[in-house]
Amino acid sequence: AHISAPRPPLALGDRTIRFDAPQVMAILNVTPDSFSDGGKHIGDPQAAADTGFAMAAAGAALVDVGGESTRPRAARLWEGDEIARIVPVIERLAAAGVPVSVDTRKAAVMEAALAAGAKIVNDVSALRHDPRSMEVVAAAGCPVILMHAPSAGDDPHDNPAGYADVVSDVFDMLEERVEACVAAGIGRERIMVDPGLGFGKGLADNLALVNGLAAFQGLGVPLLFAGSRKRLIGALSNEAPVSERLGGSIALAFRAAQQGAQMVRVHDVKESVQALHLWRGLADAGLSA
Ligand SMILES: Nc1nc2ncc(COP(=O)(O)O)nc2c(=O)[nH]1
Repeated sequence: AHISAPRPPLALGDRTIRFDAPQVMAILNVTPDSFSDGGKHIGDPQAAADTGFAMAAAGAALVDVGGESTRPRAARLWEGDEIARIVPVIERLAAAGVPVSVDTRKAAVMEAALAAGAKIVNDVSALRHDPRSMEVVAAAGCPVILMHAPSAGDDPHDNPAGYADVVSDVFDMLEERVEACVAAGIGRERIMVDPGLGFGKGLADNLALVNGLAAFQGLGVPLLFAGSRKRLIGALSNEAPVSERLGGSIALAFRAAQQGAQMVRVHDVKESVQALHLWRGLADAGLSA
C-alpha cells in the first residue's frame, strides 16, 4: 500500500519545499575520502558548484554540501579546513538560487555555511556532537535534519551496544532529539528526521529499517531517507562495488517513497527523479504497491 503522509511544506527562507510528492536531496561531497564520491569535487569550487547546478537542473529540490567524510574511522577534520572546502561552493550555489543544505556536525561550520547562503542544517549527530550546534540552529531559525547515529563522538558508527529492536531504538532516539530541539526553541515545523542507514548498523539492522520506514511517520515530521550507494546494496548483490549500485539505490528510493518518505538523499539525481515520478503516477492512480 502507499503510505503517503503529506507534511506541511518546509520553509526555506524565500521558498518552500513541498512534500505532496517525494523530493530529492542531491549529495555533493567536497571531501577527499567520502565512501562513494570522495575526491571528485575537492579543490575546484567552481567545478563542484557546476555539479550542483546540474543536480538542481535534473530536479533536485536541495543540494546537500558536505566537507567531512562520515564513513567509519574517517580522519578527523579541523573546522577551518571544513569551512574552506564548502563555503566557496555554497556561495556559488546560493548566489544562483539553488537551495543548499550543509552536511556538518560542527557549530562553526553551520554558522559559516548559513552565512554563505545555506538554508538547512543536516547533522548526522542530530545536534549532539557539538555542544553549540543546538543554539546555532535555534538562533538561525533554519530547518534542521536530525539523523540517527549510535554515537555523537568522532566516529558516528561506534555502536558497541547494538540494538534491542533497531526500528524502535532509532525511533526513540529521534523522538528524544525532536523533543530536545522543540525545548530549545526549534519548532517542529523546522525539523526533519532520518534513520541514518548504515551508521553503526549491520545488514539486518538496515533491512529492518527499510522495511519499517513507515513507522517514522509517527514522529509527525518529514522523513529523509538516504540509502544511495550504501553497503546493504552491495551485500545483497554480489558485493557490487560502490560505483555499480545505481539499480539498488533507485529501488531503495522507490521503496522509501512507498512508505511515505518525504525526501530521499541520492547521488544519482536524474534516475532518482524518474523513479519518484513513477511512484507519484502509481500513487495517484491508486494502484497497490
Ligand atoms: N542526513 C544524512 N546525511 C548523511 N551524510 C552522509 C552520509 C554518508 O555518506 P554519503 O554522503 O556519501 O552518503 N549519509 C548520510 C545519511 O544517511 N543521512
